Amino acid sequence: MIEVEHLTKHYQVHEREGGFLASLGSLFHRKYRTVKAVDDISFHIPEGQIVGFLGPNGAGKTTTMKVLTGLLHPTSGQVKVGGYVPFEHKNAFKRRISMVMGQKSQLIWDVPAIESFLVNKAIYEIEHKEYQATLETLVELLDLGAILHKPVRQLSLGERMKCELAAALLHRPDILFLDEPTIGLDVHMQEVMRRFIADYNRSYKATILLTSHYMADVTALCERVMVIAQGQLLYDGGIAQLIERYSRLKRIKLQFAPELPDQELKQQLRQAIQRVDGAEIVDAGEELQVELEVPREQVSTISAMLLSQFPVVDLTIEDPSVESIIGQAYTSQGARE
Ligand SMILES: Nc1ncnc2c1ncn2[C@@H]1O[C@H](COP(=O)(O)OP(=O)(O)OP(=O)(O)O)[C@@H](O)[C@H]1O
Repeated sequence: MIEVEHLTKHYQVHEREGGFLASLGSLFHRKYRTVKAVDDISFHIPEGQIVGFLGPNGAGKTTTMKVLTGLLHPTSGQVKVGGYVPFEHKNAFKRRISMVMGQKSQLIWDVPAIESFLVNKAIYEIEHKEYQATLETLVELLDLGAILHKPVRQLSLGERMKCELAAALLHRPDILFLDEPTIGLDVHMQEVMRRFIADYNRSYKATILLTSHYMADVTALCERVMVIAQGQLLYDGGIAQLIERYSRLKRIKLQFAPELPDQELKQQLRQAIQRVDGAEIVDAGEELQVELEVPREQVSTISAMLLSQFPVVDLTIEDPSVESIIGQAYTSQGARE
């Protein structure tokens, strides 16, 4: 459904120099610098798959999405989406896709969302009956009844995002590019959006490429993730395998019985942990509680030592947060699948 081969996108950026004379000179002799926003990436996404596209700020995610939707022309490489070359801007292609950017609005600010919906109805030449049916479904699923007729500028962020999503889906695209669709939303509204995206994917067999800095979106929706940093694809595969590959550490959370004073107990614990390579105390702020990070392969030895030498009343072992694991993936080199 989405096929990307050796995609590269460079931007030419005008270098400004400081000082009046230098600025004047640069009017005549412009200096340019090349930003390699996307640097030779390849991937295929089959029909109906939801893929999480992850990476730090400036990694190249939005640029890739803009090339895939035809907003930007690639510097080199081949891209096909639903069988179309995006930058040829065929009408049939535009009817198949939609892009939602959490940071940008496609709704007209001063009028109610329903007016923007009618504009989209005209742009996409949606037949009246089909428009009514889709609108009814979207109003029900996203609970839009009370907000459709209010000017967009009066809506809360969550209400506006629901309208943005509805506007983007009126023509029932089967390929979606969602760039931070839940950004800034409260936890409840993030959950509403997530459930809706999952339903839409199921109902229309929609293929979805999603960027989000909220790991809960990714773990709830995506069977596959691609990690990009500095324009290069570092990882492409399952989320469980990503955790397996990059999480070298485990977290042990301990709660102790008040058999020893807190400070004395933590002092003894520090001495015991110092003897284990790669293990460290990451949080000892709470009374009689400590969190450790230890190398995966030493978890059972260290747990056994703690249970035999300290008055442990509770011990839990967890993976570090997905956020910190992905952070490790960003900084690791040569991790290409
Ligand atoms: N129009 C542009 N002109 C010049 N450079 C650009 C332009 N758009 C993006 N860039 C640069 O290209 C790189 C990739 O940017 P891009 O917006 O694709 O990253 P991103 O992964 O979407 O980041 P974020 O998570 O912050 O949205 C960055 O270095 C950015 O500064």
